[in-house]
Amino acid sequence: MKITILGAGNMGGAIACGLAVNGSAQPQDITVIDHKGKNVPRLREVSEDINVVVADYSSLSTADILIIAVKPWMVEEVLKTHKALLENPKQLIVSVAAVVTLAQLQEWTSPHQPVFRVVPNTAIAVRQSMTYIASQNADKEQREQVFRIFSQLGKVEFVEEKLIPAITSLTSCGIAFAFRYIRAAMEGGIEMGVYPDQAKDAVLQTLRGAIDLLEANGNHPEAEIDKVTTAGGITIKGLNEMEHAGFTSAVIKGLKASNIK
Ligand SMILES: NC(=O)C1=CN([C@@H]2O[C@H](COP(=O)(O)OP(=O)(O)OC[C@H]3O[C@@H](n4cnc5c(N)ncnc54)[C@H](OP(=O)(O)O)[C@@H]3O)[C@@H](O)[C@H]2O)C=CC1
Ligand SMILES: O=C(O)[C@@H]1CCC=N1
Repeated sequence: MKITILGAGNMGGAIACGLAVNGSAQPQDITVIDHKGKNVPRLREVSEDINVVVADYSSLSTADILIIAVKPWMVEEVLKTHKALLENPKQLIVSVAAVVTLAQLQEWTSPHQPVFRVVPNTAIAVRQSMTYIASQNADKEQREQVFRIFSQLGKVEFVEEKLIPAITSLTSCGIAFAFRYIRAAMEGGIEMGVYPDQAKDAVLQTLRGAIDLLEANGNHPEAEIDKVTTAGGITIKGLNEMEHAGFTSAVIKGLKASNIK
């Protein structure tokens, strides 16, 4: 199965590296198209075997799966520019572009082309993405093919397209929100006299523990919070202060601001 990845930036590069390092695809079956060549050294550093080409679009005609990883506003242009190479009606067109819809992908390819809208996040670089997939005109086997690729790179779920904007906010943007929490907690630690690296380790291990607890017991987060908040104790003082400053409201407002339909 031949895969061409169009765009070798954060997403395209991470998908290529993830698949190559993991060994789930033969490196010679993956072609990454970088249009100016600036990403070639970075990809080569990860694996000498990744087939990176510069502005050579010939593999578009032979790929079984085309993964489009350019900026959203470029998707229409690249599909239209290379339309003559995209003649295989069974080729799976997979776009990771955040706001490009299945209807648009359909319009820019052909009416019965199997098209996929995939929502990863940057943790795909360490094969820990939360990835959602919606599809149109794809049969079960084609959906499984795309599922198999992305399940090498983290956790995958199929969703209806109408949920994609909200899911994108929670996961693709959400990873940045999580980093901002980590940074804020580190800054608090530093103000209290903890060294930055020590603060980072403390916050990361605490978050890992929180995730493992929720995954192990399936509890609602509030049930775990109840176990921490001793009546009259110190945790509730901190939590209430955070809520007075609008913590929950700020998170919800941020998620909704990123929920672009
Ligand atoms: N970053 C993220 O967290 C997420 C991104 N996405 C989506 O992934 C897509 C890619 O984003 P990201 O990887 O961050 O962006 P990047 O800018 O890192 O990567 C895009 C790449 O496409 C290249 N490119 C542009 N035009 C062409 C062309 N004609 N042929 C070949 N390559 C081309 C760019 O090259 P150059 O820079 O040299 O012009 C660049 O390397 C976007 O549509 C985004 O919405 C989805 C979920 C999360
Ligand atoms: O901020 C963005 O637009 C892209 C899409 C989701 C994450 N990054």
